[in-house]
Amino acid sequence: MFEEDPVDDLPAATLCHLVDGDDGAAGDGQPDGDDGAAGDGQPDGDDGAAGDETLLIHKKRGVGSDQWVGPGGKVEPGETVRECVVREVREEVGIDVLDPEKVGVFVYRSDDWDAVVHVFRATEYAGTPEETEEADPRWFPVDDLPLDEMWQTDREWLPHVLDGETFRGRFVYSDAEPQEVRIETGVAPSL
Ligand SMILES: Nc1nc2c([nH]c(=O)n2[C@H]2C[C@H](O)[C@@H](COP(=O)(O)OP(=O)(O)OP(=O)(O)O)O2)c(=O)[nH]1
Repeated sequence: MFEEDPVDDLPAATLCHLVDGDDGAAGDGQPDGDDGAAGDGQPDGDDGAAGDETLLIHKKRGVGSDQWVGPGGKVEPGETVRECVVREVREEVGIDVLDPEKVGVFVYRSDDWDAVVHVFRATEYAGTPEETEEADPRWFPVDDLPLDEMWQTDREWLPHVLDGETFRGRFVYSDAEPQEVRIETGVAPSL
């Protein structure tokens, strides 16, 4: 999958996909149920009515700005990818993810930015997501994602990640359009 890429020389970055079920397992000990209003930082679960929800951010700046994405960012020198994803989620939405598990990895190449992106899934967190200078967080039902306002290739792999599957991918963009899209699911993410 990555034979053509000098992966050791590419910058590393992370993404976190937090899934909150309606079993009351996730969260910070606060009740999840609320008035159902979107965008209040609380998932709607645990009243039995809603299914799983996932936390996305409307990114205000940087790579992928103005789209809905998982929180994340570039790995800093001396940092592991796991440390990076925990730090980035804290910086971008003010919560601590407690159980990030690496479920995917992809090589991303474009006209102005190349990276190896490590994708994590988490179900446990502490705190309440809040808007920051970088991001506006919102919970979405996993079966009602804002696909039209997401990276085209995220639309292909994110449903697998939300389903608990693993994946590897390679995506080449030019002029913001995918030129090459390769995805393997059910494989160890490695790298
Ligand atoms: N959702 C999604 N995110 C991607 C793709 N490709 C890609 O590099 N990214 C993400 C991975 C990182 O989270 C992010 C890296 O850029 P960033 O600008 O957010 O980095 P940062 O938070 O460290 O920001 P900064 O301090 O450098 O401004 O871009 C992609 O195909 N889909």
